[in-house]
Amino acid sequence: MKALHFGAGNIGRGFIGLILSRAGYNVMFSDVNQELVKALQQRGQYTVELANESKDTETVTGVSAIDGTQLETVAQNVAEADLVTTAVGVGILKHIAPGIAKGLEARLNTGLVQKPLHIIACENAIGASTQLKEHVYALLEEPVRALADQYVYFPDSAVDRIVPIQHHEDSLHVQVEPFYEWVVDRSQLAPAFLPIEGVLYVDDLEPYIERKLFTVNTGHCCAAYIGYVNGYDTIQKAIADEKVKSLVYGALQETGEVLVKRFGFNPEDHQQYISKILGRFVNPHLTDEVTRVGRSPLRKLSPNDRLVRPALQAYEYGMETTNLARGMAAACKFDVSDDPEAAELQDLIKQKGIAAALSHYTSMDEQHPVLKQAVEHYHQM
Ligand SMILES: NC(=O)c1ccc[n+]([C@@H]2O[C@H](COP(=O)([O-])OP(=O)(O)OC[C@H]3O[C@@H](n4cnc5c(N)ncnc54)[C@H](O)[C@@H]3O)[C@@H](O)[C@H]2O)c1
Ligand SMILES: O=P(O)(O)OC[C@@H](O)[C@@H](O)[C@H](O)[C@H](O)CO
Repeated sequence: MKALHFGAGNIGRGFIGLILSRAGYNVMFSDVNQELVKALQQRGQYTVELANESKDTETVTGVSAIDGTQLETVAQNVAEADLVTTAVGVGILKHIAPGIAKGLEARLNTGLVQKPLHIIACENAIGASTQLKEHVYALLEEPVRALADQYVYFPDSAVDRIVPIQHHEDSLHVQVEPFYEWVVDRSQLAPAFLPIEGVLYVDDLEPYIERKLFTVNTGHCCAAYIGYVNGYDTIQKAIADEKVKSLVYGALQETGEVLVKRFGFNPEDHQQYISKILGRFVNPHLTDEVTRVGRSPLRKLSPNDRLVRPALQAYEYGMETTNLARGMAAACKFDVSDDPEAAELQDLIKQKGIAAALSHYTSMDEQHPVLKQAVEHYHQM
């Protein structure tokens, strides 16, 4: 069985590639980073090390790579694949859509490969596979789209494993936290789908993706932004500061109340979930930079993402939002010049002021009480 995986980065190698390989797939990575592609082609394997006391290490074999800039090659690999997965960043999905669309055309028009194909986007976003489907479908002619409706499936998924930026002599080696969870929406699969070992299939993904995004990722970005404002360069150092930790904890109480109300989670179980997540953030064997965790602040401030969506839900329910608003304010202080989204945010704040900039990126009205709360925190920071 052959899996084509877009993105040979941290999650691609450290999580998805590893799980697929263990499940019996030969993994072909597609990436635009030529050094990574060359190294994978030459060596055909790489190592994954767990961030634990004993540094347990596993070698992932039977892998290779293609140059993701070569549309024809990408399309040919899509046409031949038994499974397609991605971990490129949700904003990159539109850039890989042309290769997937061309590959589907080849696959479906020839009539040779009319067996079902699953395309699973493993990105931190609600409905990422569905978003990818929209990008791909926009490029398909109607007859191919009709065939894709029959033979191609885009199940949404939630992926959880902390994989920091890697700094090793071996460019393919990747260190990951021991914990992982890959959840896929069963209701969006082909009837005869062969389950991938290591994946949890659920009938309703919404509680899983929202609990993950609005606990792990909300807590993480609050730690990154508030940590950055307080001069820390890693999540581990930021959370070691009790003041930062209690603000992160506060934000997770706010999202927690919303999640418990929306999905009927047991409140005590949810508190345990929060404690477990905070424990993962402080794993002493990991060094996770705040610039990675806070990366792309415009995405993180967007209406459906980890700060604004739970804050607006909390507001609608009449619940507390002050710590989430503080997270938004701290995101606006994230002045990291080599992050293009941070640079754009800083430019707009300079040009139009904090309230207009926040309103622009969050889609909240300047008079919205949550936005006003965030502006107040911003001025106090
Ligand atoms: N790192 C984590 O802890 C983690 C955990 C869960 C989910 N995620 C999600 O996984 C995704 C990837 O994150 P990451 O940390 O692995 O990032 P990363 O930057 O390490 O990896 C992304 C890879 O995609 C490649 N890429 C960019 N454009 C491409 C294209 N057009 N075609 C093919 N490859 C392309 C990049 O060269 C890079 O190797 C993101 O959506 C992220 O939110 C990350
Ligand atoms: O990948 P992002 O930019 O959406 O978020 C940064 C981190 O919070 C994220 O990568 C986590 O490490 C990961 O989601 C843990 O499962």
